[in-house]
Amino acid sequence: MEYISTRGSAPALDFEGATLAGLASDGGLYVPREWPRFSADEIAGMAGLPYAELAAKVMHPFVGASLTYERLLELTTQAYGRFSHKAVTPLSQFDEQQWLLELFHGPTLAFKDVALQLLGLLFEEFLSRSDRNLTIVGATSGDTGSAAIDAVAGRANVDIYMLHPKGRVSDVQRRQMTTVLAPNVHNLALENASFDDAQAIVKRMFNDRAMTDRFAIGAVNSINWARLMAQVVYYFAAGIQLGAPHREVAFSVPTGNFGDVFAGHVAARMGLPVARLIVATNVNDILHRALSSGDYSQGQVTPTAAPSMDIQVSSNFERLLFDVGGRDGKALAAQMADFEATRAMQLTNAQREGAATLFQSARADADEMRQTIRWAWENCGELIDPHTACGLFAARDAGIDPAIPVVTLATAHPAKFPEAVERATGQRPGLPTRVGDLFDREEKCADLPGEYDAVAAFVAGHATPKA
Ligand SMILES: Cc1ncc(COP(=O)(O)O)c(C=O)c1O
Ligand SMILES: N[C@@H](CCOP(=O)(O)O)C(=O)O
Repeated sequence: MEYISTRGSAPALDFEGATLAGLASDGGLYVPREWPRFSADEIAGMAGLPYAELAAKVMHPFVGASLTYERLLELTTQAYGRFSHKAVTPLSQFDEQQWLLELFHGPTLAFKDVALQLLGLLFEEFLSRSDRNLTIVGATSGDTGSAAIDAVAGRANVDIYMLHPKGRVSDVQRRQMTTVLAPNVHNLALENASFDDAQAIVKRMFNDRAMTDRFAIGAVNSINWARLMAQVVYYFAAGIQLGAPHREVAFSVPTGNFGDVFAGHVAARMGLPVARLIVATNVNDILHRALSSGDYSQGQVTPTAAPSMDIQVSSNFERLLFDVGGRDGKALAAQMADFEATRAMQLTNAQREGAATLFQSARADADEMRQTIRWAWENCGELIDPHTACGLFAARDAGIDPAIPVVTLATAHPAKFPEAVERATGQRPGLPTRVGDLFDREEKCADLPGEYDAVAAFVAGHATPKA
């Protein structure tokens, strides 16, 4: 399988190359040159497989010659062996139509573990082939950071520099990052910055020759194709359990950087019968505005009870615009350059119409999130986190044919956001016992101004030059 850039001028790479590169050298994102497709019989044949085996089957067409099927299966078995639920991503039922896909049974209690546990192993595998090293630079609004750190802490040949907006992640999220004291882990808290600022710094570093000539910069954010590839699997897992390929299924996805819901789009491209993908945002609603009116313009970030989705520049939306807008890299490069200059963009008719065939969107404000958390507790006895609440709010209001099951992706464990959950329900969710001592652990983190030069100087002063 070959990977091409959404901006049309970076060299095409194989899976190993795209995984290690992260962002394409023209500033675009790697996507497969074409979508592999499973027949209905092949999808039916996946029913009942253990998660690790399903994962290897769904992902192997993307991996191609970079790993044999047998080796990929060894890696998925190792990655998903660390999850606390046998099903890895179990489904639970709210009512006749509404389902919850629990994606928080990994080591750091959010959906990010599903991809990052595997990505850590892929890095190790590929780097060991030629004794190279990798300097990972990532941005987090709270969950990617801890999942990536857990996946690479203590591993040979990898250093990680994780940027988060100071004071804008929950205490649990911060401590899950800063209490990992392995020498290859560096947490950087950016002062007066949003996640968008942190993400912009990361992307700039990939295009800074002074840095890329000295260091092999790698990505753990969902700009890295391998992240999304691993997230495609749970759409198949849920869809098949609910009757695919013989029955359509809709998904409601709490959305920020558009990675998770783009993985649903990929599942549909691969043949899973996806009726609708519901993009659920909080009041940081650039994606809701883009999908409902074509207006993709960056607003101010408003801090919310769902901080991981406090995002106003949504990296993976570029992948959708590329895929539904005619796959014209040169035209998209010009459109993105214009957005980067003006912070505003109008979707073309082709992009709007292409997206509308599968996507719809909704936004939840603070009251709607709170009421949905309360509804889930009072009616179903489930404590859900504020991100999941955005998804469930949108799912219940989506107007999907009652014969079609609607699956809300539960993206984080409620104990990551105990105050918000307690305010809504009176119940304070406790941390699972394996992370129960989080508040007794020592923290290590450097505070930096939220500026590119300060971050680049820190990385340059600590990272190992390319081998
Ligand atoms: C808990 C949680 N839910 C939802 C999201 C949104 O996912 P995505 O950025 O893939 O749209 C994130 C992070 O972005 C998250 O951490
Ligand atoms: N919500 C994310 C933001 C980064 O998104 P990513 O999926 O691109 O890594 C986080 O928790 O950090």
